[in-house]
Amino acid sequence: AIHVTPSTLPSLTFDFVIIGGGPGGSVVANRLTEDPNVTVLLLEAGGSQVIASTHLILPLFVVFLASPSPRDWNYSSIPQKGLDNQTLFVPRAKILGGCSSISNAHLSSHQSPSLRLVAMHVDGMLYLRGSSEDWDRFANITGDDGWSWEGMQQYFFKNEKWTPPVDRHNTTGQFDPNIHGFHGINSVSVANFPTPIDGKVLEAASQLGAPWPFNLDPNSGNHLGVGWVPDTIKDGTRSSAAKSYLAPEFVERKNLHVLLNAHVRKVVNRGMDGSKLVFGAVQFAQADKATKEVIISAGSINTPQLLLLSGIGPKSDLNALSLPTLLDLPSVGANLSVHIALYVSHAVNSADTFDDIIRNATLREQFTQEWLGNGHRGRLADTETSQAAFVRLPQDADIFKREQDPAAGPHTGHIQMGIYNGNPSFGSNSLSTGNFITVSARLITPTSRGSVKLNTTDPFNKPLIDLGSLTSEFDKFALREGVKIVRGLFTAPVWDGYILGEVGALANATTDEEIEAVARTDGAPDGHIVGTAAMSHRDALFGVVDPDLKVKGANGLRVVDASIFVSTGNTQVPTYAVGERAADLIKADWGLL
Ligand SMILES: Cc1cc2nc3c(=O)[nH]c(=O)nc-3n(C[C@H](O)[C@H](O)[C@H](O)COP(=O)(O)OP(=O)(O)OC[C@H]3O[C@@H](n4cnc5c(N)ncnc54)[C@H](O)[C@@H]3O)c2cc1C
Repeated sequence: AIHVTPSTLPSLTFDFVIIGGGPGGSVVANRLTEDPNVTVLLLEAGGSQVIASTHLILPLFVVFLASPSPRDWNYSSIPQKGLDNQTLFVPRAKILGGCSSISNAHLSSHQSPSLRLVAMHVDGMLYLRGSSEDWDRFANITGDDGWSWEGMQQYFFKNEKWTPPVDRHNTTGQFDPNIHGFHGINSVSVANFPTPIDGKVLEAASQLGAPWPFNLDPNSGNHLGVGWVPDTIKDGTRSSAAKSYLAPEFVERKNLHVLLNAHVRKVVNRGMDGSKLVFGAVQFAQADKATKEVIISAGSINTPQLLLLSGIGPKSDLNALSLPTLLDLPSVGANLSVHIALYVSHAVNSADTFDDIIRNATLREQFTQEWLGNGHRGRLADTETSQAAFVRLPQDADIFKREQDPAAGPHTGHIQMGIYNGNPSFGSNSLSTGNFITVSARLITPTSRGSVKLNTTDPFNKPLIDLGSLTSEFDKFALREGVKIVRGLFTAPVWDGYILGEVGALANATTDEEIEAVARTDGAPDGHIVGTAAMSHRDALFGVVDPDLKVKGANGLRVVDASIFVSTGNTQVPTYAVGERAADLIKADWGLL
């Protein structure tokens, strides 16, 4: 059941208490309660999207979501050294389903001189598992083969429910059915509505050859090349963790209780078991005891914040705030990694783009009515991008003479490109008239690192967030080369007569210095924040959780969310898959399998 006040809970004791209802926490809550004898309390600080706006379900309207609102934690970064000391808005959903309920947006209408609302256009709802080499490296680092590409296949399948696009077009050649799951929980489909650039992009790739081979399916483990990208969309609406893993058929289980508006302040231990500290309770409005385990799934910003508030983190930082150190784990809040993008936009000789829909409220309303009356079909049934490309920097790139390649292997891209039939209008690229095609150059192997630290000991105070973006030489080099690679796509003959010319802040940037200057002003870190409670080998001297996701030095406390990994790809699918494996690990530990 869903509760809005603790007074309706049947008990204050549950087998498992899960903190946070995003892709990590929702999966674990769902899977553990498959056994009717297991009781779970899921505590979510935000409300439920059922009462929220159509923006949360209409795929194209992702563009309006990542801005300050009551359904967001409304965080901002500290001044960013690599980005001309700008302070950036850092969207983090405070709503059931977590960031999968808002995932994605670009921002244009809320600019303020003191807080830059960056272009958070992160390919909303894109279903991407990452490269196989990424997962295999993860298995190597953690010493647990279960985290390898092969090991994780069963969990991708448990998560995914392949769904035909709402327009029921023939999808042959748009994905490889052999590698997708048809019986999972989260709905996934390819583009629901054709756009005039789909064919042109594929034609350009074929005219150019390398580095643009057609890739039938970027979810095969090898994501290099250009092709169709599926989205977590069901019948023309967003399929979030709230709408899938916490759908009515699951939350109505008698043993699953979801409490909304429950902001957890800290996790509480109940003594030692041998050399391990045993956790078994959380504090929010009142203390709820978990007899078996507490699972933190509060996301990459709030999970380290919660650990620190609970006395788990770098001793020196905790001492400085006069917090007692229960577990001295220097990696808590460190190692923050986030992708960063620049957007290359060209004016086009066509009126058939999404620009007018985004700019014109009357037109939006008209399309919304059509979408409502026409079985969720039409332009609003898709996000702004149906195709993408993954490309590597050239092997002989100058940077590799000085620095090691951060990609996990030769089949892992450095740059991800989202291809948009319009201009997502953000930053100084914001354009009020005209029609466009935009391609993002997103650096997905950044070596820059940031951090999350406590500002004060008050759990309701916002943490200090340093995204760290563009502070490494590699990142500056790779992002600027990414822009050049994107421009290369537009040298294909197919664009003749369609492309009118590059526009926006990058249009006049030709030298390396000029592109880097635009990167500093317009570079847009995205929502793929990871790594702040990193998983490491059991014997490692760094890291926050062991390969079974238990906090190092603790029993009864695990972290299951995007903070435990670093990935070269979109992060929602890896988080769902981590949640699926976590549920199996927990069940195995408690004899529930
Ligand atoms: C704007 C944006 C766009 C994105 N777009 C994409 C995309 O297109 N594709 C993709 O693959 N990934 C995308 N991502 C990333 C993806 O959504 C996240 O990686 C994923 O949601 C992470 O899931 P999570 O469970 O780790 O955390 P979250 O989704 O952040 O969920 C954490 C939940 O915990 C709750 N919580 C936090 N603290 C507390 C507390 N103290 N007490 C109780 N509850 C608490 C939060 O309210 C939230 O509901 C995007 C992220 C953002 C922010």
